[in-house]
Amino acid sequence: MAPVPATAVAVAAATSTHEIRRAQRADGPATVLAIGTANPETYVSQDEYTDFYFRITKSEHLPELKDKLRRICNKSGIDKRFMYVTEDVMEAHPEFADRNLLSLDARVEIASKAVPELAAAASAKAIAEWGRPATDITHLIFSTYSGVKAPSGDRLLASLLGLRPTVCRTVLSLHGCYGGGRALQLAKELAENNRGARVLIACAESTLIAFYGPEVGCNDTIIGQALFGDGSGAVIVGADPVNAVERPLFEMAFASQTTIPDSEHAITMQYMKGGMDYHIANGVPEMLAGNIERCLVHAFDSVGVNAKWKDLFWAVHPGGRKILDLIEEALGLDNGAMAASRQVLSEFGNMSGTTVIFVLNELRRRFEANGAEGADWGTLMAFGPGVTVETILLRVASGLKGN
Ligand SMILES: CC(C)(COP(=O)(O)OP(=O)(O)OC[C@H]1O[C@@H](n2cnc3c(N)ncnc32)[C@H](O)[C@@H]1OP(=O)(O)O)[C@@H](O)C(=O)NCCC(=O)NCCSC(=O)CC(=O)O
Repeated sequence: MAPVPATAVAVAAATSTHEIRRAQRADGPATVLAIGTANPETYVSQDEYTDFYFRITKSEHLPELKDKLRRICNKSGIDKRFMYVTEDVMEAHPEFADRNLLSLDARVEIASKAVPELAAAASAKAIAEWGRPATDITHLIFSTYSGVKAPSGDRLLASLLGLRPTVCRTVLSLHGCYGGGRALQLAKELAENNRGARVLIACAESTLIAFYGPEVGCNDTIIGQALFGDGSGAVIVGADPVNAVERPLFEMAFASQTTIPDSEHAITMQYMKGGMDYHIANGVPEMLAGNIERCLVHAFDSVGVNAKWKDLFWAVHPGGRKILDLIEEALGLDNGAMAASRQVLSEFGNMSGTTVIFVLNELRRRFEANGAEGADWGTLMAFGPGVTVETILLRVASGLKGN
């Protein structure tokens, strides 16, 4: 080991740990500096999905379930969904149609490559927009429930992107639809506590891991088949943006997580021999609508801001059309308040934790197209198993105001 220079010893002795810590922290708030999204090449229109699904799972002998899926698809507010699962995939893996057959190994084998590759496509777009080299990324947070394996997909993702070997990697798993919110909150902590840190978060999910045929008595399969799609969203977060190089989009002023009491059975996910099993209880939209306001009050009280809900911009996870309807109603919002969430739901479906990043990107696109001069505070909210609510207070930053 190289000897420590005498001057370094002297400086260390004269500086308190508190001073060292203060110098390590960023000055400003964590800020969204770039966003990228990606989807698989193939998509199915929602109008055609019911026929497609019953054909490729060879389930035409279950006409009542087929009618039910069609009814839900018609009310879903979804136009199309991108999916890795195609007729070819099902021909190669007919066992995926029956969740009572062993198929987890094959699913994990496919997902552990396909999902990081999708994440790499979204991340590459975020890095290109950011304008700095990939090797300037200091931290990577990868959120997925689509590949239970070690080394995890973050390892492959880091090498696909050419990140530096000292990049600090963290994997979030099985957070379901709140993975994007959790990753953003963690990125905020990292960026604000490590001066100069640049955190890449990548969320990616594929329905491949939980795709199986309909089964009498299992309504969860039908509801899931009506809602979920594949996608990846990536965000670069850092504090104290470098002038003329980095473009601040949204400042993150506060972040919190709330667990709704007595709700642990409402949304569940579990790996089984035949893929990932999930359950979505009937009352989830009502449960969220009944709890959302206290999460918002707590967040805005924490920063001392007296917000009026109708003045905010909204990036809410579109878990289903009814969730958006009931939240709008509970908060007394106009029908257009969740337009970005509805647009993403329509174009991509529910892509689990990834979806909220698409919504943030859609909001950014709307501010760029229509101007953001009047906009100030907004809220990002994501929900998932727990039932967990992630709340992040956002402010439109100078990069969207043309400064
Ligand atoms: C599915 C819907 C679009 C249907 O629209 P409407 O409710 O207006 O229509 P509707 O009342 O006529 O219901 C149509 C059919 O859907 C069925 N249905 C509704 N919710 C269901 C559920 N959770 N499980 C099983 N079936 C369900 C009804 O019983 C009905 O069946 P029938 O026609 O036979 O009477 C909506 O209910 C919705 O958006 N629900 C929210 C879905 C949700 O909870 N998403 C969160 C996913 S989890 C998530 O995002 C987080 C995570 O995964 O981590």
